[in-house]
Amino acid sequence: MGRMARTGTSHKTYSANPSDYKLLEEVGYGASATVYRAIYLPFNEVVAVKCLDLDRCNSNLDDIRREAQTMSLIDHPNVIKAYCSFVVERNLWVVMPFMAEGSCLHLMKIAYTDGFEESAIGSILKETLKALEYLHRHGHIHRDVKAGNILLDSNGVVKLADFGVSACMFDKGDRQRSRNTFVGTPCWMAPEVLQPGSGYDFKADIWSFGITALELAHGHAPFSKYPPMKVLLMTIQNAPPGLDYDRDKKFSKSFKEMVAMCLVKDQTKRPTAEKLLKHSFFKQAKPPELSVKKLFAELPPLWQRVKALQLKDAAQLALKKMPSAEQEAISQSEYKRGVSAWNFDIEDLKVQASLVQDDDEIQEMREEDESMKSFVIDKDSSDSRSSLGKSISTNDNFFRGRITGDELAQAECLSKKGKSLRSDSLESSNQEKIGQEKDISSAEMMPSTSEKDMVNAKTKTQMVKGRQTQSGPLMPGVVLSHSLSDRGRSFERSENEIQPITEKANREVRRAPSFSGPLMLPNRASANSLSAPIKSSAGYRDSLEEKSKANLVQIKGRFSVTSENVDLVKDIPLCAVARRSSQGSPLRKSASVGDWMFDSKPMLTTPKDFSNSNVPASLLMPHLQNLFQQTSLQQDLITNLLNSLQSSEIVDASQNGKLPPLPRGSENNGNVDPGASERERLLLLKVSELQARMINLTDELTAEKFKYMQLQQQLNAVSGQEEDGDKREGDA
Ligand SMILES: Nc1ncnc2c1ncn2[C@@H]1O[C@H](COP(=O)(O)OP(=O)(O)OP(=O)(O)O)[C@@H](O)[C@H]1O
Repeated sequence: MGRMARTGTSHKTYSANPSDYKLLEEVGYGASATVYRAIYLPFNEVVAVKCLDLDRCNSNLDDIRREAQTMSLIDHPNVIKAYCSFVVERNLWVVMPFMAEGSCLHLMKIAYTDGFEESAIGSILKETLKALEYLHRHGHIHRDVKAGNILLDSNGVVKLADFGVSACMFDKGDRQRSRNTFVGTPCWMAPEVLQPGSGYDFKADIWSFGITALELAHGHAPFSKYPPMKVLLMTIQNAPPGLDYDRDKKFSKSFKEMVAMCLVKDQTKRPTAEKLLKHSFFKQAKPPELSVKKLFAELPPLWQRVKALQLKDAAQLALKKMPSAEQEAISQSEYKRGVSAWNFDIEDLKVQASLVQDDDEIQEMREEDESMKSFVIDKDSSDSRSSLGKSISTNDNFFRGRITGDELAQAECLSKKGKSLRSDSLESSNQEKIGQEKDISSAEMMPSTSEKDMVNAKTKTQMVKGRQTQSGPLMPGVVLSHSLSDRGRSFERSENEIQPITEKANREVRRAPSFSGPLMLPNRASANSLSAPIKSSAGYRDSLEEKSKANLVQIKGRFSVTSENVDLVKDIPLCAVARRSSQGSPLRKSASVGDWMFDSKPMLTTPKDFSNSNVPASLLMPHLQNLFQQTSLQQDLITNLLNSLQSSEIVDASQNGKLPPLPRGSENNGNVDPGASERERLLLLKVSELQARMINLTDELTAEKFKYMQLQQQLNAVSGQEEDGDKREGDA
């Protein structure tokens, strides 16, 4: 790639040795390149070095080489030529004449935000058109005509830049519809370039030239503030932009006419560059030394302007809050860069374009889209986020369709906050609450079967997770989470089911296997079958099997018989075991205290059952002793648990006479104190009520937050409309 190059006029050659170039200030940047003022040391001459990042450049090295060669062969006073080009690490350096006043775009941004006066425009456009005429005559399409690529030097000389090198970003000729993804705003693009399937030729440059004329006249290209897809549709569907006969009174009729000739949708009706040069507007154009040079007479050097622009952009961004600032940055950046790539994935564009609607439709679409987004976020997000996603929909359907991207971002933020708050306060109950929220919302809003299915699917997942949590260590938090989870399930079961919360909680408490997790009391667990997980869910049994495979002998109900107590069991005749199994072990349900009450009865009848059998009492005794021991242990455990649940609120409640006194575990001699069960039920009820209150408060808080965000969005919409109104006036 690297080579010596001769300039067209002075026959000077420039080396391909990077150390011969001293890079000075940055004077510009584009989509894939940064341009520096530099000194070519052998000649002590100021040059521009464009450092093109090859990693950001979509073409292969051969294409780049070819384009660079073409660029070096160019020899026209209005086209920037490359002195030479060479690869430095992962960059292509292109050495060019330094254009001391930079691009027209920079100049407008720094000092002529409303555009140039007509005489300057005429001169600039005429020089540019000469460049185009030259390129077209030589069979080249520039494809990137815009103010940002029209460079000025201190004498007012105008040169069209970015031919060739920027073309490395897209394929040439027939391959112009390349694989690359579209980047940038299509403000300067001709309709035929944007329209899938239709070919384009050098007349596309004439359209861009017309857009550039408007850009120089107004300080910005038409539609430049719109999102790319909107611009695309407007270019294809709307009447071509132009100079308004009323609003643009300061411009001559010939200027308006010339622009109108360029901006004809039918490319065959556009004039060639050669013909356009003969237009009266150009015939009367002044030499650039007269009209252009004065534009920058009092301005600081280019690099200071560029620096000032960068600072200004940064300050603007800092002032504006995200994500609107982000959008602005993108918009500005796209505007600066303009059409940087005419190669884009046309299918992708087609899809995107088909999603864009007219202004009126856009609001509607956005509404639908955003309401779907809330669902999508829910769908795709993690559990905690989906909690919020559902909160959005849960907290009133009237929020649907009004939630913007901003709100969603905030919503996610809220979600995270909410999550941490909840996790702080609830710990393991978090997931169960999520499950419940989902169920509530799935009951409240089910726009479609598929959505419902998805929600149901999620609910199931959630329930599975909930179960896993329930089977964790037996802690008060688990109790909380469990009752919530079950409440959620009750919503899932019947969305119209309305029951007094106490009744429901009561029922759920009965159902609740809240004490069925592995009992985390090592001194006891290791000594008896309580060490085995008591829950019978398949998933849990899997883990049980994993853990206790080594010494597992038999599973009876919820109890596994391990090798630790196998000796006690092996002596029991098989018929007895089979019989107990067929009826269900008396210990099967004993893990749940509520159920344990009921199961204690059949257990008490056990001696009678056994007495009717032919099993010798001596064989049964060890087994019965073991069972008795287990039962006693369970009772002790339950007593301990109840004690641990004796939080201040419960104490209060107890003092108010609502709760029966705690049973004294070992004093019961193995008999279950009915008061304990009653007390547990009341405790759980109390916990459920507290949880319900907390959920309501959380929902209210979320609703308030979203109301606030909605108001913010309306405020933004109003200010956006005002801005659009101004913009339309400007464009008109
Ligand atoms: N020879 C030069 N002399 C002075 N400034 C230059 C020169 N070439 C480019 N610039 C400045 O650098 C900016 C970026 O250059 P250029 O457009 O070639 O980069 P790019 O990455 O190809 O950008 P894009 O593809 O977005 O147009 C120009 O807008 C211009 O302001």
